Amino acid sequence: MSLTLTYFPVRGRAEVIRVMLKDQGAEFDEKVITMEMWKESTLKASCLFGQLPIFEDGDLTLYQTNAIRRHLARKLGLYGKDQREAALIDMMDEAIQDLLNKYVKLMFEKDDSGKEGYLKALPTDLKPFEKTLSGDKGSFLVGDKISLADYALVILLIHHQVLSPPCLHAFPSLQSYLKRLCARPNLHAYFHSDDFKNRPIIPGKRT
Ligand SMILES: N[C@@H](CCC(=O)N[C@@H](CS)C(=O)NCC(=O)O)C(=O)O
Repeated sequence: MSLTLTYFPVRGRAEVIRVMLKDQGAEFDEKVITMEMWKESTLKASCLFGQLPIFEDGDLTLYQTNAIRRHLARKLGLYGKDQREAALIDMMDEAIQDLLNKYVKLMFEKDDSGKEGYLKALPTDLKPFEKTLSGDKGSFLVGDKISLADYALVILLIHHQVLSPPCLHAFPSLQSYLKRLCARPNLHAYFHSDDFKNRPIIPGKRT
């Protein structure tokens, strides 16, 4: 089955899709669209909601990052072992999306004036994840297998460590979780690749 991801040459919203596919060892093609291409071509007009990413799975064309993520999770078995786990994965994922939305808003601010307030509030935002992963509850957010939500949290934590390297110091469970997941062979290889390292988080911004 041929898989194709079309997106800008940044991590952005599509990074979590790349991470899922890489970790699962799924072959996929990437079509990279520069801003110039986006502005000059008819691609925007052809996109259902006028935005990227586009994900093609054979003859299925999907827009909307979270719809793409859920499609891949169902297809690749990353949505828990039963309905109960799927519900818990959705719950964790919604909380991750809340933090992601705050983070994206900060990234698109014109100056750094919001960063201090953001970092002050961050421990409160991270605490529920630390609590979920603490004790002997296992290696993943839900159940005993990696899920949709874990990929979203891993990439969000990596981006937060770029924003503020010490931000996880008070969160031992999150730290060991991140270390463990980043050591998965396919993720380790991907996170050390030039492909990942050279891709800015958003246009013109690495921090
Ligand atoms: N809800 C959509 C939002 C997509 C979105 O905001 N895409 C941005 C890039 S991250 C885009 O295509 N920007 C160019 C434009 O709107 O012209 C999703 O999650 O896929």
